[in-house]
Amino acid sequence: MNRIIGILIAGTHARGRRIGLWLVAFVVLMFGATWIVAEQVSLNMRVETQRSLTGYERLRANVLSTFDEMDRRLVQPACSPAFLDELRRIAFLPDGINELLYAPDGRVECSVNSGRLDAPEDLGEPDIAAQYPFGMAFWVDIDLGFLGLDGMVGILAQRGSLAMIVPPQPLPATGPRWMEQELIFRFSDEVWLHRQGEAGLYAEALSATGPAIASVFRGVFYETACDSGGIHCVASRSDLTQLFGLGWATLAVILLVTSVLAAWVAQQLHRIIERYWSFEARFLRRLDKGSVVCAYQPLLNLKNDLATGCEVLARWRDIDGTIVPPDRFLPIIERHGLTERFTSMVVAYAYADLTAYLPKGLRLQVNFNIFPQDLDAGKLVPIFAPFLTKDSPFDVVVEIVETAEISPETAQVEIERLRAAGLKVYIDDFGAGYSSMQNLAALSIDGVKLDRSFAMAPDHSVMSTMLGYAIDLVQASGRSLVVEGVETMDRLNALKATGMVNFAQGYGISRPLFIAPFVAYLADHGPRPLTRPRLVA
Ligand SMILES: Nc1nc2c(ncn2[C@@H]2O[C@@H]3COP(=O)(O)O[C@H]4[C@@H](O)[C@H](n5cnc6c(=O)[nH]c(N)nc65)O[C@@H]4COP(=O)(O)O[C@H]3[C@H]2O)c(=O)[nH]1
Repeated sequence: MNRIIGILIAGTHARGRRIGLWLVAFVVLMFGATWIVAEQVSLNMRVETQRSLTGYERLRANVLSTFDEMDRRLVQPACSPAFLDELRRIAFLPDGINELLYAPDGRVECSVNSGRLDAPEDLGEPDIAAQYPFGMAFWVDIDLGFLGLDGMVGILAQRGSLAMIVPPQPLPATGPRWMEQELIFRFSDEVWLHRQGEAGLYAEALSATGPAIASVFRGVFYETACDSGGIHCVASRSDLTQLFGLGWATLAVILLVTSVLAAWVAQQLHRIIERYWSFEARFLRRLDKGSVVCAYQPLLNLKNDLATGCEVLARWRDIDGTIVPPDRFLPIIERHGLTERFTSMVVAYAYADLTAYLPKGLRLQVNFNIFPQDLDAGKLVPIFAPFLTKDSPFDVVVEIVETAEISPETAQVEIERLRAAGLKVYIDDFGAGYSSMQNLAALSIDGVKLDRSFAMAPDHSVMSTMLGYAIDLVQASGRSLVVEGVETMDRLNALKATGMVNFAQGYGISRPLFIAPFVAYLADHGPRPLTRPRLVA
């Protein structure tokens, strides 16, 4: 899952993502187009198959109307000359049926063309017994020799005592060339007789069930239909090669249109994904869901060489578990006016961490960064309240950065109110940005943190030379001094040698650590926790 999310959010995978989306869109659209085409082919086949049956519907109607006519007109005694005369008149009707018989209980006694038979012809059991809705029984392919039609076979239909020879009805010769067909004469669901066309196709079609789209994967389309009597049925088959051969130009157009459409859909999807999975969207979506975590960078007290404090540095855990540094998300927080809420989260997280992990009896200075726009004791004091209780083992320092938007007068008022509430205030990144010597003197701050560019500067560079002057300057102001960005032991020793720096912070001492390694660090480099309660005077 993380892998998939990683692909979705990584900027480096944009090209692969586009291709993947195009493929998905292409397959889905192709599937949709195939589905529509398959339904269309099926529909056409259904229509054509039904069309093939129209002759049989007509035939059935003729047979039934002839039976009705016989029932109505035959009044003379059976097989009498007058009866045969009546029969002949009916045979002359223009319905194509002209061999009419009298055949009670399947025994033919007379017919239009043969007159009264010398002896009744017993036809035996019918192939299809008389059934609803037409009440007709059928003898299929019986030898018509007894009617003087030697060597001929035919279908005999019987209703009541009357019967007729059903004229053969071939499949239309002009069926579509992309379809093969079989005509069957159906006795029951399981038994039928091949009459014409591709033998075995009807059975094949019955076994091929499923939706039209399944036919595409099978490569063959089938369709069956029966006349309304369920006696004549036609099965049709068409395979993909036949269809493609017929419509290759259409296929090419479908492929082209689908490719272009897929590119457009992929583009839209990509936009949506980019919007939804953009860093900013992910960050805002997950901000409240425990995704903000804290790292603690030890502050080394140069007076006793012990780590007696830390700076709390916010981190954000991305959806794939990646830990993101603050320079990526702080601008988002500021842009969306979430500064106060974010500081609250960081403070609450750090308080829970530190109280849960720190050994009892250990006193710790905890430095927090605040946003300059939140420099308002009315907002900040409630946020830091958990750290400010009477028996709290923490000394909280808020580090503020000077900005053009805050006047020294406003800053001074707020700093005093923060200090009155028990917070210490340091100016952060002194020597960079808007910090000024005037403010150093005017503001009633507790300390100053030198911008890390001083300590990180290479030996003998202008900045490293200025480090000494900056230390002198802060020393002269009487403020506590923190030098951050200390990356080497030489620099650390040099700072110690000045005797003017209170705290040092930097990768040379320790990188920012999560709580468990931080507590382990303190166990090695921090003060011993007090084991006995302090006596209070
Ligand atoms: N190259 C180098 N870097 C060192 C060294 N020692 C410390 N650093 C880095 O310098 C930054 C020190 O914090 P900062 O100046 O307050 O600068 C912080 C601070 O201004 C801001 N920030 C971090 N957490 C918070 C927060 O919870 N609230 C607010 N408002 N700002 C925060 O983000 C800035 C960057 O924080 P990080 O990326 O954690 O970067 C940290 C730390 O990892 C070193 O020896 N070499």
